[in-house]
Amino acid sequence: MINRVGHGAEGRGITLTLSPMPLAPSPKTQAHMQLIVKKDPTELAQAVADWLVTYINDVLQRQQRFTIALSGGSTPEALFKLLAESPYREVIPWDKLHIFWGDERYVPLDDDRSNARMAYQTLLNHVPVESTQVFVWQTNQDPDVAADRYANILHTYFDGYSRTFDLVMLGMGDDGHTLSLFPGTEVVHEEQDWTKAYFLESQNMYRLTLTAPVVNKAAAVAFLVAGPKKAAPLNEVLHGDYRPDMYPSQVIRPTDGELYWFVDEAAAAQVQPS
Ligand SMILES: O=C(O)[C@H](O)[C@@H](O)[C@H](O)[C@H](O)COP(=O)(O)O
Repeated sequence: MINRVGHGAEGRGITLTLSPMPLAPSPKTQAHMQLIVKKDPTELAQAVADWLVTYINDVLQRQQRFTIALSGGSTPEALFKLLAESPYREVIPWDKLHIFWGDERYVPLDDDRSNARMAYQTLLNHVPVESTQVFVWQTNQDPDVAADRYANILHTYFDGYSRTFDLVMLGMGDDGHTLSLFPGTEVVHEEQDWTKAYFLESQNMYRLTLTAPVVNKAAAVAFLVAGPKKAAPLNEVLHGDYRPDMYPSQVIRPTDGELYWFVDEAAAAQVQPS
């Protein structure tokens, strides 16, 4: 549960205390896994925004930069719009953020299906983030070249460190996929490369994606999942047998980072107590 203390009368900004709901992790789940359930998508976005402000500013007490990989899909839109508005806009040190994406559809940047386009429209066009610190997957060159170049950027950021991103934000499809790790695809089991490009038959398009190795080295991973269609796969991912070919989100198991599942009540409706 996140207690939102609210912001001071002089508009100091939001002060928060995060009192995570203790969830006794079953053998299959992470020792550091926390499930936070909020009533609906609006309260969910608010809770994640509050948590993000605290987490970002906490990390920046200890280091000069904050690296974040944004998720694609539609769920994050409400959150991105919230972060672009007051008071969040004012309390996030945008100049210290280095922004990546967890995956991308291989479409032009101005295509409605582009994850980067959605993030720019709802957030990045409205906040003072340094453009030199925003790394869009290049979808105007050979997909494999684009994936290799993205991996090179990641290695310049993270080689020599024990961890990669400070935060990876993820969504989950109603088939249990995350990033562009779809059921039955080889990329789900990638153990070496940090990025992959491949042709996704079911969507008749190339996908560019981070892989489990780079995500599982993150300091924190936060899933944001909402809606009744996610209820059955969410319970399978959290408490079902380990079957990543069917439920690729199960490969996201941070080595020693924190794993958060921010979900609304509709998505949590079938989650069995562990
Ligand atoms: O490019 C993508 O589609 C995303 O990276 C994908 O992994 C997304 O997070 C899930 O499909 C959930 O999407 P929704 O939020 O739209 O349900």
